[in-house]
Amino acid sequence: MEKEQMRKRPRLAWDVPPEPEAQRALELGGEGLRKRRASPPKRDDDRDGHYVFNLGENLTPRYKILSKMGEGTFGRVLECWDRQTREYVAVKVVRSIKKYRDAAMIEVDVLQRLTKNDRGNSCCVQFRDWFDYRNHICIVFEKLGPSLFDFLKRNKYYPFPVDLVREFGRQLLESVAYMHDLRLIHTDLKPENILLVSPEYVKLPSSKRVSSDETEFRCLPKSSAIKLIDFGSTAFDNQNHSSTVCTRHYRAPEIILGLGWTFPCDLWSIGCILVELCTGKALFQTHENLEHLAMMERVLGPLPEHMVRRANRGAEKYFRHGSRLNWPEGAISRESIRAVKKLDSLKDLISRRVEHSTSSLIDLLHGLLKYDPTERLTAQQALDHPFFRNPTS
Ligand SMILES: Nc1ncnc2c1ncn2[C@@H]1O[C@H](COP(=O)(O)OP(=O)(O)OP(=O)(O)O)[C@@H](O)[C@H]1O
Repeated sequence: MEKEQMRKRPRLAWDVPPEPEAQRALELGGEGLRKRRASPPKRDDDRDGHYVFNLGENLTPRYKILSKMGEGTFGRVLECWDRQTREYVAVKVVRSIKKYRDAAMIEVDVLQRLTKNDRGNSCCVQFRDWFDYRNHICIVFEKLGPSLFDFLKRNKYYPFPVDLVREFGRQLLESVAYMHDLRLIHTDLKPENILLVSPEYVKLPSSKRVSSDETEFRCLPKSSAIKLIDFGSTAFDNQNHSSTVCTRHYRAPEIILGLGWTFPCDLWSIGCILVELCTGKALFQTHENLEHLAMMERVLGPLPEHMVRRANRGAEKYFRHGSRLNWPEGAISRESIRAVKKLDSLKDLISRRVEHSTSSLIDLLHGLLKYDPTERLTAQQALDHPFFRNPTS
């Protein structure tokens, strides 16, 4: 219903001549204004359907393109100057391909639902506007800083201190609790989709020394404020769900086993993300289902029999004699066996990396990484966990 209403919104005609008032200004000698507000010449999209632009050009008379901030499957995100509100914004310019345009309209629906219910504290990126320009859906957001993944990468994958992970975890859970209350499932939670609000950071000498006269530095964000982005894969609880969702490393076992999925799949992803922020490395660094399940068993113990028994036809082949994982027999290479063997139990993984609050963090992670989605912590239960409630525990 909401989606219908969205689509009925009239298409805005950005390439038409200026309005009468602006036209009059032009006639009175506003050549500079005309040039400043003019649309660039029409060009073909590139072969992937991306909008072709030059920096400094206009995207509608309102937005001036300043830089490219990111790129994803759906399109490119451009930093723009909003002449109307006089602020910097991030505009996602979606590829002009039907499936991406359709997905973008679902993202707009989700963003409208999130905005309508937001009391200003949801930790989801603020949505400003959307429009259709030269066959590209454009979605305007507040401008944010780098993603947690970008930050980790630039910091040579140096882990975040546990107190910062706690602040990130709390905000992430709050935004997901808010989405779940609205019956929305994000389905693509990962460090790339969590952005720091501010790009500012401080540089501190790290405990590691490169050589006696050379000190290594690590960076820490000045502020712990984060926001969640990318609602392009968000699912409505009451709609049909596609069988596979989530980026591989953050995908829950019920998805791999073909058991169907709902809200708890987001909590599994959060468990994986928190481990990654504490260790600097993706917990399940894999591209293949059997290896992924073997890694899970190495870190978290055996999969429960009742889940394995219900595995769908596609996943049955990963098991022998009913419930035992076909591992290492089914491994595709020695490297794969080695990669699994290298992993530690969750307890050891965290104890080796985290300086304090270790036991409450491990307990929280065990709750988020419960195999059985019906036993997994909900976002609200996780927020009530001692790791957040009682930071000194
Ligand atoms: N509000 C914002 N402020 C600053 N940068 C942003 C903002 N939104 C997105 N970005 C940047 O653009 C990148 C792509 O954005 P987004 O994830 O929304 O696109 P996508 O095409 O849906 O990606 P995916 O392929 O993950 O689905 C992000 O990783 C981030 O670097």
